[in-house]
Amino acid sequence: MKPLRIGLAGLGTVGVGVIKLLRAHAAELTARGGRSIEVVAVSARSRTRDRGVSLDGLRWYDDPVALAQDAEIDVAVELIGGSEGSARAMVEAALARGIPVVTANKALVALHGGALTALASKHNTTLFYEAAVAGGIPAIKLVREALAADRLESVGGILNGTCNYILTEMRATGRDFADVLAEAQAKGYAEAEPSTDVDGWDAAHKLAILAGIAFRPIRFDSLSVHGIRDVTSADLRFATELGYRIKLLGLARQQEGKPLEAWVRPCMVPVSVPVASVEGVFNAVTTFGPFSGPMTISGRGAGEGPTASAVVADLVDVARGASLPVWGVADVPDVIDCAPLDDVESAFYVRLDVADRSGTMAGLTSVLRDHDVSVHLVSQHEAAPGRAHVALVTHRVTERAVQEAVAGLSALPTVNGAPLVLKIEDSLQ
Ligand SMILES: NC(=O)C1=CN([C@@H]2O[C@H](COP(=O)(O)OP(=O)(O)OC[C@H]3O[C@@H](n4cnc5c(N)ncnc54)[C@H](OP(=O)(O)O)[C@@H]3O)[C@@H](O)[C@H]2O)C=CC1
Ligand SMILES: N[C@@H](CCO)C(=O)O
Repeated sequence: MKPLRIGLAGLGTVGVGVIKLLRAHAAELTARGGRSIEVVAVSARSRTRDRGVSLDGLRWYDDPVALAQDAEIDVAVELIGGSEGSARAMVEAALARGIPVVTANKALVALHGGALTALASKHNTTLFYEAAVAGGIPAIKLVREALAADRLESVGGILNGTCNYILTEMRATGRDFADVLAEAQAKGYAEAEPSTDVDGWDAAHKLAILAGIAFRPIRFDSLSVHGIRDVTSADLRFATELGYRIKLLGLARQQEGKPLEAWVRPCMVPVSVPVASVEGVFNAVTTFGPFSGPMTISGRGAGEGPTASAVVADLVDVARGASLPVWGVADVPDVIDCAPLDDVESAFYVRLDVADRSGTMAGLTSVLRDHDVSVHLVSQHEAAPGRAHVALVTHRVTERAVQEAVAGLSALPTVNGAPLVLKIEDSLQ
């Protein structure tokens, strides 16, 4: 068999990892793919940067679109990043000429996956993106192939390692968000501009991709997205006391006859469920289907090695000649909106900073009574002289009811600052 010739755009963390892995495991990959897999052409911004791997003998392109049009490549690998610009133009150029594309670009697939898949289908080729969700964890293969027989009711999990690391450190050390974020930035676990991670957008990209495979493509803007900036060390202490862990979860759920619900938000999860014990930079993907039951896989969601492993696994599929349509042989369904969450019922955790004097609790409970929000548990700790943190766990209520009650609580003169509301996600197994 002729070698599978790769045009590789992006020679950063993942791109260099792919070159190293292809060289380190060349013999096994040839055996598994049935042909050798060789990088023949590359593109990046700087031609002179030392990347720690030899680029001798590889054709160089300043323009990734020109790389995608190189007649001597069989597959284009896009490891540039970003939902627009060069990355998108390169992927479109490769698919339009009918060659497969492998990408790790979650922003691109989350925002344009439906259109790119349709383009691939039109030109009788395939877009592969295993590395775009949870790095080294085979999340896409799990949902698209291993669970292809089931009609999943939920899919999601811990989809951002930076947030999981920060929450894990906050719990272990009692330090606050800003302090742990600064340390994570110094260690290189968090970006200098952390918003994509800590405000939930990276997890939302991954969730949109998973939901698209498990259910059907969703309009990214219809996702409800909240990050972890408002979670304090006091919340992590309350969680431990009440038998929970706080995790940034991204979850999509569609039960029989109900609309698709999908969100990213910090949640309280019971300590007994598998995702509760996934700590540090690790990610976890959890599914539930009526036939397959509950399933959770965890591992490294980022980094040179794990992400390169997922990219190269896609290249082995290409070498084997796999085409892997997601929704059917040809037609890509239209994008749908996720349902509003107002009527979704759950138990909630509400944490307030209050004046620690008589009558405060009576004021809180009268507001909850007026909004028909029933309390399941209450806990209180001194926050500062004359001030207390109060944690309430509600019985199941709608999102609308709890948000309206919390607006009423915020207006009380005894309540300082904004209360924090966390969903108690007790449906995972
Ligand atoms: N890092 C990780 O752990 C993970 C990354 N991903 C995804 O993988 C992709 C790559 O990430 P990562 O390797 O970390 O990114 P890096 O920032 O490390 O590397 C990006 C590369 O793209 C090149 N590049 C940027 N703009 C252009 C352009 N216009 N034309 C040609 N090349 C360009 C850069 O060139 P130069 O080096 O010359 O500046 C660089 O080599 C992203 O989509 C990311 O979301 C997914 C999972 C995990
Ligand atoms: N920034 C991501 C890794 C890339 O997907 C994370 O923290 O998980």
